Amino acid sequence: MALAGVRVIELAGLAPAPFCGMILADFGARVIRVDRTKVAMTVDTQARGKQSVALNLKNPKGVAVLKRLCVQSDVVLEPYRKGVMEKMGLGPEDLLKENPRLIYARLTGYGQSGSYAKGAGHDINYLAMSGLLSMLGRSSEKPYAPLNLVADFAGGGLMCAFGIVLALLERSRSGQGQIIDASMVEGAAYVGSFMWKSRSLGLWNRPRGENLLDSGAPFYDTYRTSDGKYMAVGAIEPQFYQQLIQGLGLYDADLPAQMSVSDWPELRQTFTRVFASKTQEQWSRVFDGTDACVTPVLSLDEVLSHPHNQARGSFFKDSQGEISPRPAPVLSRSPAEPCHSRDPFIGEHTRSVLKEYGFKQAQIEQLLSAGIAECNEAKARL
Ligand SMILES: C[C@H](CCC[C@H](C)C(=O)SCCNC(=O)CCNC(=O)[C@H](O)C(C)(C)COP(=O)(O)OP(=O)(O)OC[C@H]1O[C@@H](n2cnc3c(N)ncnc32)[C@H](O)[C@@H]1OP(=O)(O)O)[C@H]1CC[C@H]2[C@@H]3[C@H](O)C[C@@H]4C[C@H](O)CC[C@]4(C)[C@H]3C[C@H](O)[C@]12C
Repeated sequence: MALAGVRVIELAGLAPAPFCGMILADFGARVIRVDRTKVAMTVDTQARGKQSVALNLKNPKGVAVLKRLCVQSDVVLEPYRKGVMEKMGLGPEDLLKENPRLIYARLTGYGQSGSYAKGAGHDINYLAMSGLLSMLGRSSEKPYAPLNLVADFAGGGLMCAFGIVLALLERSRSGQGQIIDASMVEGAAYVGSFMWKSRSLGLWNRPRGENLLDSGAPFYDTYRTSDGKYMAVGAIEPQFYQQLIQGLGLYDADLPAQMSVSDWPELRQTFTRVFASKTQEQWSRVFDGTDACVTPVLSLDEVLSHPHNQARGSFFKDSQGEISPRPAPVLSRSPAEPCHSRDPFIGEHTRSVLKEYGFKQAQIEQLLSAGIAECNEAKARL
């Protein structure tokens, strides 16, 4: 796999850093998540392929263990508020001094500088600060965050993984590590570069929800079918729009022009009425194999059995029967091989990892009996 041999220490976080670690693990990195001790259950649902070491970082000896893990690794990924790592003596200066090849990835909401740097926040706040949230939502309605996809995952976890891969690539030339300041505000904004750079085309001149691609246009929207499901329509170009009209059994001559914005409400009413006359399956049969750009809106459970996804193996079931997307993109020679077994229990690998990182058996037992480290191998065997 592409990242085979790369060792990552991931400090347990909420959602973006776990996703970043999972991407790295899927593509072959060895990812060791450092969890808190005395925690019954992990909230990391993005733990595929990771190992877990439980350490009490409120104890200086726990911090020393973590330091030893970091200086023998390629990447450390930290998801804390600005200043937390420095307070523990694990700031980039300290760690890079001991391991100049270390890639020190800091995944935060607002970045390491600026007046918001130390503030708490979540996806919706970062999305708001990126400017993008102001553009999301239906006409005459308030801004609407599309789950926590844009800032946490696209602008956060994924961008941070991209930064880590870039830094690894650069290190192969320079031999040096570096610090990655991954701000979710900036990551989200960067993912949304198109919104700024396409303003010159007039794409966003109208209020929120009344433009071509923000559900303003009737040919770029979703429609309810007679069985209560939905179809997605993205027939922008005239030649594809023609196929949409044809599939719906409508006649161009009876309809206003596609790009007549003032007629969009009337056109939407027509499409709504027609789509409500057949089931999702019936509409899929009409549009499959055409270029009308019309697809069923599938649920998370339905994706696995759709023939197209099935043919590509786009989703898979792990050993627990849980459906997940296959890691993307697909590399021809060294594709990702996602782990199919269950996620680690907190501290499941404490003993084995510490041993591997050069701790003597007696040292490990001391750390465990003092509660500085915790091992849950037994739970894993049950
Ligand atoms: C699924 C839910 C997650 C939703 C994601 C949400 C929408 C997001 O947007 S995530 C993005 C959040 N932002 C960031 O990550 C930006 C960077 N980080 C931060 O800004 C901050 O970390 C923070 C604001 C996120 C949190 O601040 P906080 O003050 O708590 O922490 P920090 O200042 O960073 O300091 C960390 C301190 O911790 C100490 N530490 C760290 N490691 C250790 C260790 N190993 N040992 C000891 N101490 C350690 C460190 O030293 C710092 O200490 P100091 O403060 O003293 O310096 C899920 C969100 C909530 C979940 C639910 C909830 O947990 C309740 C249930 C729990 C149950 O188990 C499962 C069900 C739950 C309902 C659970 C369900 C889901 O998982 C959630 C809903």
